[in-house]
Amino acid sequence: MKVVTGEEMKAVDRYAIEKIGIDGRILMENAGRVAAKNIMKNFGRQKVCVLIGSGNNGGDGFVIAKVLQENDYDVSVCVIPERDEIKGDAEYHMNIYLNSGFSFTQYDQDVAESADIIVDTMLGTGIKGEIRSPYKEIFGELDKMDNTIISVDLPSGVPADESPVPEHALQADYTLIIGLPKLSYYTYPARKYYGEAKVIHIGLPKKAIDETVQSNIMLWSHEDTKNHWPARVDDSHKGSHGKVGIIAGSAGMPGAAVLTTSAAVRSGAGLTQLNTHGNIFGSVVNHVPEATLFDRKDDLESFIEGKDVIAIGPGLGVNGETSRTVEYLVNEYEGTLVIDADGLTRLEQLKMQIKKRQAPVVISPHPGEMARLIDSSSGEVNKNRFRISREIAMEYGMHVVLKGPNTLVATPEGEIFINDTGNAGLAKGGSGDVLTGMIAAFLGRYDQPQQAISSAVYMHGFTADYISEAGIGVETITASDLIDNLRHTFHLIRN
Ligand SMILES: NC(=O)C1=CN([C@@H]2O[C@H](COP(=O)(O)OP(=O)(O)OC[C@H]3O[C@@H](n4cnc5c(N)ncnc54)[C@H](O)[C@@H]3O)[C@@H](O)[C@H]2O)[C@@H](O)CC1
Ligand SMILES: [K+]
Repeated sequence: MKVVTGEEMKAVDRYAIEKIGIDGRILMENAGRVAAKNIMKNFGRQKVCVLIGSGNNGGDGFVIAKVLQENDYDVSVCVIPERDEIKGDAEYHMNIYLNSGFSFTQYDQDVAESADIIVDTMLGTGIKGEIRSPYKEIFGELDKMDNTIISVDLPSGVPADESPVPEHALQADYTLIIGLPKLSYYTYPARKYYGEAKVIHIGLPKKAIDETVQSNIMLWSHEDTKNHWPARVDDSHKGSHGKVGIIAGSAGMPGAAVLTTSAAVRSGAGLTQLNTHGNIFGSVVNHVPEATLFDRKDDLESFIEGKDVIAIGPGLGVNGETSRTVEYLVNEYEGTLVIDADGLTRLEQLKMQIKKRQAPVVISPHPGEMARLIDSSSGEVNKNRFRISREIAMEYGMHVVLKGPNTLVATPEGEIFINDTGNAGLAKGGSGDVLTGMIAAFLGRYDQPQQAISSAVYMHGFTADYISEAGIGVETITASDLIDNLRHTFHLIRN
């Protein structure tokens, strides 16, 4: 599913109206009707107050209020602007609302406060700049009330794109996003304003979306993961599922090697070989007897031979040897290369060589590692995640997995696939190592790198969600729990 900015959403609407010939007023009727149905279905018969702004978001509000009242709901409608400021499609639906025998008043704090549910149709994708009066004061009043706030399309004041949230924005409990998910839903802190969110479909023609949305930002969904899941045929042998090499761990950091390797083994890699410090062979064998071992001091040339995928980085330490090994792999190894953690330092000097490589390169930085790569701060990276991950992916000609809530997978062609699984249980040491092992194994099993990477990222988060839904607190989820539960989540996806 494509993810859009406000401008892109407007272009879709315009195409649907001008080129396909669907009247905008019908789209608004659909939006309001579907939103009202959702409210009736999920919130039961409670007292509702619909707050209406001057734009088309407010137009949706008139339709919602009409449908709820036709279904005998107790509804009050408060309009924020003067009546003659309501124009176009919104005015059309205001007139239908009035002609149907329903009424509204100007905004009144007491009326809003007396409702169980506030339906927020004040501001949508059309906002510009800081929020002006009287909206900002109204948001302040609503914030102090304890009724449930359901925003339509966007929590009022929150932009649809990646730009910063204005000082005043409404904190919603639920948001019914119209048509297509908006970029800000996958951007922090904007995401927090949405509360629980859901996309509602209003009959936008697929053609209008395909013809207008050029940015290629998409959500990688459960269905995408399921539909691209590779079959494991009965007559396959261990070589059919990818020969994976992992270069990880050091005398002081054996855990990283164990986690990355076990994750690869559990993710279905045909053969997994770990290249690590000889001193930690014992602990690796105890935890992952399935992997074969390669002593770091031996010749790297024999390690790379025959491998479909090599992942390097977790627990190596930032040192000359790590950098030299990464450089060697970029230049000499002809298979798919995954670079994570300590392997990511000084990557900039290898830009031209990475660009020249035939086989894919994947990097999986967290915001701090990305900041180091582009000489910036994690704060800046977080504010511009979409732009930065795309730029780096295209500049180096590689796949970038920018980790964090809603991990992004950017491709060398400039597409971005957003992940929407996972929880705070993943914000812990070790979970990145597990992801690296999973990505490496998935790359060995899929033909198409983006599908492999996005599916690995999806399953990593989905497994954390699965554990937490089983009643285990996110604080206690460990990286090893993720690996142990892959057997269950793989089973769920496959069936
Ligand atoms: N045909 C369409 O275009 C459809 C539009 N829909 C709805 O229309 C919305 C977009 O409509 P609009 O483009 O009219 O935008 P809005 O409904 O967001 O309203 C924009 C208006 O808000 C005011 N405003 C803007 N910035 C402000 C600020 N910083 N402080 C205070 N007031 C400000 C201005 O008066 C501006 O005219 C969508 O979010 C969606 O809810 C849906 O009904 C589907 C169909
Ligand atoms: K809104």
